[in-house]
Amino acid sequence: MASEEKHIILEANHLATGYQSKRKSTVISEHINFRIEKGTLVGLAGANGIGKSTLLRTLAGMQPALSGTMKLDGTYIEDFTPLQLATKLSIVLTEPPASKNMSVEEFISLGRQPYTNWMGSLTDDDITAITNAMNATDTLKLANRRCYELSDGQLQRVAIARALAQDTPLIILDEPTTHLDLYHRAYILKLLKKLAKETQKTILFSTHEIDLAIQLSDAMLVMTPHAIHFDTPCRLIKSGTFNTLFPEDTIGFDATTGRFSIKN
Ligand SMILES: Nc1ncnc2c1ncn2[C@@H]1O[C@H](COP(=O)(O)OP(=O)(O)OP(=O)(O)O)[C@@H](O)[C@H]1O
Repeated sequence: MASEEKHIILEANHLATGYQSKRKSTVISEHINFRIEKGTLVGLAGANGIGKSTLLRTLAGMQPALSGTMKLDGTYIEDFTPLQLATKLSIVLTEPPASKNMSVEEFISLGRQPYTNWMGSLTDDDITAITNAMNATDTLKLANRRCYELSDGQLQRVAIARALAQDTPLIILDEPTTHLDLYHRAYILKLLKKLAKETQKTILFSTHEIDLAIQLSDAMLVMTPHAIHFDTPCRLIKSGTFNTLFPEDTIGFDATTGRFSIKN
């Protein structure tokens, strides 16, 4: 692997995402190209229905790409067994955990599944990973609570802890700030930024908090009706990309403040 390649955790080349049935295939997004570096926080933005979740599910190997290639840590994603993939990539979806009856600690421990034996017994390494994940997300004090007792903000921290316990170089989160108030949206995104920096994990998250993502992300993937752009927030602002996100008669982007505003 060339030395430049070693810094890349996730790469897409001429990727097309969408849905295939027996009779037809529907392309949602195409011409997707990017190279995401290790240890970075990457925000994925775009209007409702543009294809953010479809892209994240494709990158996570949960649905097949229609064409093109994806490499995770230098290996084509389809070449991983499911177990190998679970040691490289963890995903936090918007749905609440299936078993909300579990205690917080039990739920976070599920992150260790790729490493535990068939009996699911935890080793000292597993317990250390779980404790570290709970410390990093300030969820230790919730350890014995049932998941159904948690607020949306607490549940989101617990879901992030489960992904951290999985100890993968890439964590993907689909809209981690949904249902949260402004303080908790900023709190979660700042937490993701801190985790990317301190753990050298790459964190890719989709969001409608574009203002916050611009402030915190090292790079952004921006899906517009015409193209998908990947660059630093600064360069995306300069190139006018954020002005093409929404119909321009309704919402405008002010490059000097880095914020959107409603047009009269
Ligand atoms: N299982 C499916 N089969 C066929 N089409 C689907 C399926 N799931 C989603 N779509 C379509 O794919 C398109 C993109 O949806 P997707 O959920 O990826 O968008 P999104 O950008 O995440 O939207 P939002 O911001 O509203 O969550 C939409 O037109 C949607 O109707």
